[in-house]
Amino acid sequence: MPRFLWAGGTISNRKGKFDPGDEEHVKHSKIGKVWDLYEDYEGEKPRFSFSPKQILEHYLGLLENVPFVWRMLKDIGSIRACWFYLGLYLTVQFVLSLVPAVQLWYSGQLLKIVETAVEKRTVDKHLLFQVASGRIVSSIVELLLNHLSVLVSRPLNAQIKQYYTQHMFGVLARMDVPTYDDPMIQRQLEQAFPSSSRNSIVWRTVVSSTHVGTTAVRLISQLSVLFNVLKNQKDGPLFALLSFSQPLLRWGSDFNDELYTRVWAATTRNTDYIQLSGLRKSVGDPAHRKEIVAGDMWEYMQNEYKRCITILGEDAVEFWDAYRLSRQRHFPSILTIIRQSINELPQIAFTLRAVQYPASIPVSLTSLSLITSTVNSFSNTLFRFFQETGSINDNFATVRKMFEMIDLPNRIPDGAVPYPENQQALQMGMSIEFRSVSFKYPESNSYALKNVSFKIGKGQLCVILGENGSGKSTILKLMARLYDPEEGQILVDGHDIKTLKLADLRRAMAILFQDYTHFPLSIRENIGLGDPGHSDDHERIAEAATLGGASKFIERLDEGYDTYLDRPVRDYYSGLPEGTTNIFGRAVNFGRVRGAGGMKTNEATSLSGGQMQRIALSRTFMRSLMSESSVGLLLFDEPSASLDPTAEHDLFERLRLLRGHKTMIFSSHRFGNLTRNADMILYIHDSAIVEEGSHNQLISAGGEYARIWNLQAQAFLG
Ligand SMILES: Nc1ncnc2c1ncn2[C@@H]1O[C@H](COP(=O)(O)OP(=O)(O)OP(=O)(O)O)[C@@H](O)[C@H]1O
Repeated sequence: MPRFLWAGGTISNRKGKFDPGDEEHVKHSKIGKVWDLYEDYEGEKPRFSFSPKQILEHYLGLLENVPFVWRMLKDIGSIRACWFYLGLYLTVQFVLSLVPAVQLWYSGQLLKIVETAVEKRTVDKHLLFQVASGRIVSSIVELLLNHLSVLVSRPLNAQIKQYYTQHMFGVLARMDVPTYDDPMIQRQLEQAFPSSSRNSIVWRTVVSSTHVGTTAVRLISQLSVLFNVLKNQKDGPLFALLSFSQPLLRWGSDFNDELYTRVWAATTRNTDYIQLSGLRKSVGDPAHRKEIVAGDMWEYMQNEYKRCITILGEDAVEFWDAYRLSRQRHFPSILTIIRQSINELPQIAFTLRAVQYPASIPVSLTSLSLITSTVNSFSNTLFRFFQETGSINDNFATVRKMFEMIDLPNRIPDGAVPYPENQQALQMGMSIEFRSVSFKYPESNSYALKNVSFKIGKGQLCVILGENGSGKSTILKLMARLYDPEEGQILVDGHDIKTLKLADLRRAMAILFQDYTHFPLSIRENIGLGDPGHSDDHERIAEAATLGGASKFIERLDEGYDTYLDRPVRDYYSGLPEGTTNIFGRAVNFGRVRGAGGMKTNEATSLSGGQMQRIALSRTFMRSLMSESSVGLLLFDEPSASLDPTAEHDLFERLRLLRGHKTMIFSSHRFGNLTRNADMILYIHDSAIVEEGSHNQLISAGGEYARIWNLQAQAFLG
């Protein structure tokens, strides 16, 4: 079965599994040329009426999320001064929701004045004045309360946002590799913490739940006032009934239209659209720029882009745009036509009534206008109410997802045993043993390691040799417990690695990854992060940089250790393009403003691959080569890949001094100085260890190691 991408948006809370390949319960429709929409349904959905089951499900879904919302409210309560603002905000919203009913009550009084005027031919001026001023005062109060509501929401929103931003940062920062890499978790993260929302989801939930509450108060208060005003009117109830049927019908049809009440998934298999998106990404991502330029790829890319756009036409749009477009194309349904006709019924009833009783015209006219205006406001309120509950369901579900993320345990469980038992023992290094270890990466079906066993003694130097993809890095990753093997056992100083406290274990080792990264932070922090406990100790950082062979070029940089390798914040420029002239003929030159603001023309500092690697090495040394270092194991994944021969020689010389004090494990493809000096070489082929021993032992064994060694020696001599 193909794997489907969720197109974001809504996830229903319905229980049970949704399988887009299941044709019996899943309706497939095409949205434009590109998108395939799969909707979960049970039997054919009735066309012109709305299903009570669907609505019930909608509200039950809402209830399921209530405990999470309660937790959110408790969280808000724990933020300083938030209860006060929240209380004020809710009170203001509550009073505001009563205003329309008050205004309606005044309109009812006006109706009474008209009635009396028709009957007695006199107007009670005092009452008229009171009613008019009452209406004016209520409008002013409404205006002021709305303003107060904005004033209160600002600090409330800011505090809530700050609180949860910190929370979310913590959630992301502590996630381990298998958890973070899981595509399902990535998707949930995207939905729970959308990157581009001005207001936090929590604030949106507070606002929408308040709206739902106040809208209910508003509807009930308006209806009861209207009932009181019209109960003595002859045609009042009839007009009211006719008028109210309209918004109710509208609700029914609108409710049914939306995707948010269903479980659905959307995907595309359109190769042109997929290629188009790929081209767009390639051109947009600076990482590909060098290759695009050097390979002279632009013309091909442009032509392909044009070809895809031409074929796709108006369908070259993202899912939500395509969906909206397809809704607009729909012919109005019969329900819409009936609804439109019902809209006119009150007028018809009024006309018929007027023909029968001409004397009642003024009263009927006034009550008609009262009913119409109330119905309009009622209809809007009702419509908003159902829109709000739709979005509140989404918001509640997002709040739930957020808390599920916050509570998500890491896939690699922590151990309980402190390590090392005594710090002194670490000065001799750590022993590592693999016992019949087999491992597959989480999304993979094939073994990255198969039944691997070996033992490395304290203070030994071990080299793992093998071709690309043979499993060398995987061994190092398992030692750091980035992943856990599914079969076999790994022992550190005789303890099962899973029983040791993770933080202790990782503190006792330093790793240089092959695909080391650079953080978009200063060079100082890039090195200092190797030992976060000492990241503000400049002397230590400078010493690590010297050991990593990086200090010389860092000192030559304009900003030295404060240089940002990749600036995480961009500078902003006005819209006028540099080098052109403005309408008054003045040349547009950003040099002056840039100079005054200390901005650079180039936002990133380019270092060579080797220099980057020296910074990564310095980060490893930050922890491992210090005199009072608490590290017993050094893991190097291809440490000399981009180092020049002198740097490589220096590095190995420094490491040689550590022999007997630290256990060192290297992964490498190269046969040479390092392998000749190793206490043990593990030759790995196709996920399994095929040869094991020192250089001399492997040469005399005459196996694969000896064959390649001799080949290399011949090439060197020849
Ligand atoms: N994150 C991952 N998810 C799935 N498979 C992976 C992952 N990382 C590595 N693999 C696979 O596991 C196998 C072993 O990879 P590993 O990185 O350990 O090889 P290596 O010997 O270090 O290779 P190289 O010399 O190229 O660095 C390879 O087949 C690789 O495709």
